[in-house]
Amino acid sequence: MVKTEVETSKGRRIRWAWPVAATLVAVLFAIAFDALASRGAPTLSLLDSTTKRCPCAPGTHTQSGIVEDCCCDYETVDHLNEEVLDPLLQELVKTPFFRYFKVKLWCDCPFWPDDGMCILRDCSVCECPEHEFPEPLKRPSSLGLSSDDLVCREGKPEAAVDRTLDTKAFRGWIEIDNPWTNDDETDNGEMTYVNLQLNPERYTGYTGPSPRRIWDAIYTENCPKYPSGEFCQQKKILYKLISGLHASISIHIAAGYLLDEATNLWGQNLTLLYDRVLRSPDRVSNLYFTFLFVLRAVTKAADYLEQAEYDTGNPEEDLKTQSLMRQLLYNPKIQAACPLPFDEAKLWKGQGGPELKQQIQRQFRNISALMDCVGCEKCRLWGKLQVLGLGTALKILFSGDGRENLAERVIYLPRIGIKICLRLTWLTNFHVIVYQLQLQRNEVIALTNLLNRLSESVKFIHEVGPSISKTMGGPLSVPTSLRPLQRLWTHVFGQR
Ligand SMILES: Cc1cc2nc3c(=O)[nH]c(=O)nc-3n(C[C@H](O)[C@H](O)[C@H](O)COP(=O)(O)OP(=O)(O)OC[C@H]3O[C@@H](n4cnc5c(N)ncnc54)[C@H](O)[C@@H]3O)c2cc1C
Repeated sequence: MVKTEVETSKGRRIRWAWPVAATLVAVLFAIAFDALASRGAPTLSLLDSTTKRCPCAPGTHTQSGIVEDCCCDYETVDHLNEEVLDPLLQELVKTPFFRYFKVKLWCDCPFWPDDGMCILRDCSVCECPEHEFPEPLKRPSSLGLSSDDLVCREGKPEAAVDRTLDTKAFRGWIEIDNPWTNDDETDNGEMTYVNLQLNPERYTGYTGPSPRRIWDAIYTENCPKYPSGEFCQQKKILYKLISGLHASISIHIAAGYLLDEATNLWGQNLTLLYDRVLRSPDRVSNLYFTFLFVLRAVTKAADYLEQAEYDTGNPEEDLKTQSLMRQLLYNPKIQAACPLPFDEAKLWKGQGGPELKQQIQRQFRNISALMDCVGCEKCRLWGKLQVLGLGTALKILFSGDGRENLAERVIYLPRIGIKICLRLTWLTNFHVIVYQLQLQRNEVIALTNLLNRLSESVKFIHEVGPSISKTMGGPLSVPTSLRPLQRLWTHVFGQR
């Protein structure tokens, strides 16, 4: 995030008079420009803080009505996913730009000795041969900005606003570390490129104490379940995001399960699906929450993602990628039926808000570091990708250092892609803080692939969930080892 701040206080009023006046003029100019740029363009007016905010009903865990803490109902999400999101995302993730992911696979667990428990061949990742990987992605990201643009310009008010207000939301791929994640994303030396299409997320045989220890460490130390009756949305957010991601991972294991190792028979394990996800309605609810949260992040970054360079050296494919992206970002059906999937503007308000956000950021970084302890390579690949995707969504939605929450006025200029926060305190302090979104190529790849994973999970639950729940007879425990039942389901529903 580029952050600039212009501040005046009583003692410095005269010295800052010109910069402040210039800043105000620039802000007014930006608003006018944004308004002009928006005319006739398909903007997401919901992004502007002046528009009507989400009613956000308390929501339910029963898969009907409004998804808890979100602004869309289950039926609408299922419908939009089936009609728009799933078809588009399925195509998008197959394009050369989105199918290669840069990842550090060989990492030491910072918390305990590596105790890899993976027993299957399917556990290991198939890395890309050098010749397969598109040339433009091998080059370091073009630095559209000088390094000076990336640091806080506090103390340099004269340069601030002019240099930040730019008609382009996207100014070249940058190498910048994501503050929400643990890996140093700019450390290319240890990274390898992986073709995600060759490494599907599915059952790998990674079970037992190793994954249990990781999930335990995540839930007990880094995002404990909130007490029932907790109303503070921001205190619940991290648990719900992780639980939703966990549910999605379990759904992919159930959807691509090795039913018979001897004959290499793959199919669906619907007993496992019921056991790990369906019988706990809050996990299903958390999956929908995470899906809407990530969808909101993608639509909020619409201008940036629309203008981004999807260059892999294959013009035909790259144009297709750009076109699919536009269809996703400005889809009229989504804008009409679910214009604000999640309302982040309501969070971190009031006393303690900024501190809570910092605490959650620390916890999320710990969760990200725990991915280095995943003892199965393929699980680690998808774990890292999805945690980076979530970290990117968090970065998009909760950009800044928290001080914007104290602002009296937050103006988001969707066509320009910047956020301006104005604060006037007792007429003695005047702050204008300008933020502009900056994303790494790898963050965009992770974000989009995560959205696709969640979309697949929602689709699968919607398709098979109701009939399984009915057959399994409500929230009762069904042993996972019920092989004959598994086979019966596989025969009835077929293989995926
Ligand atoms: C990052 C990561 C990625 C993984 N990827 C894969 C993969 O691609 N393929 C594969 O085969 N295995 C993968 N695994 C392992 C898999 O997630 C399970 O840990 C494993 O199958 C053992 O399952 P389990 O029955 O012990 O329950 P687990 O899924 O390990 O759950 C552990 C405990 O967490 C709680 N819990 C479960 N689900 C939720 C939820 N949604 N919300 C809140 N609490 C919950 C329950 O109390 C449960 O007992 C991964 C593990 C990790 C940590």
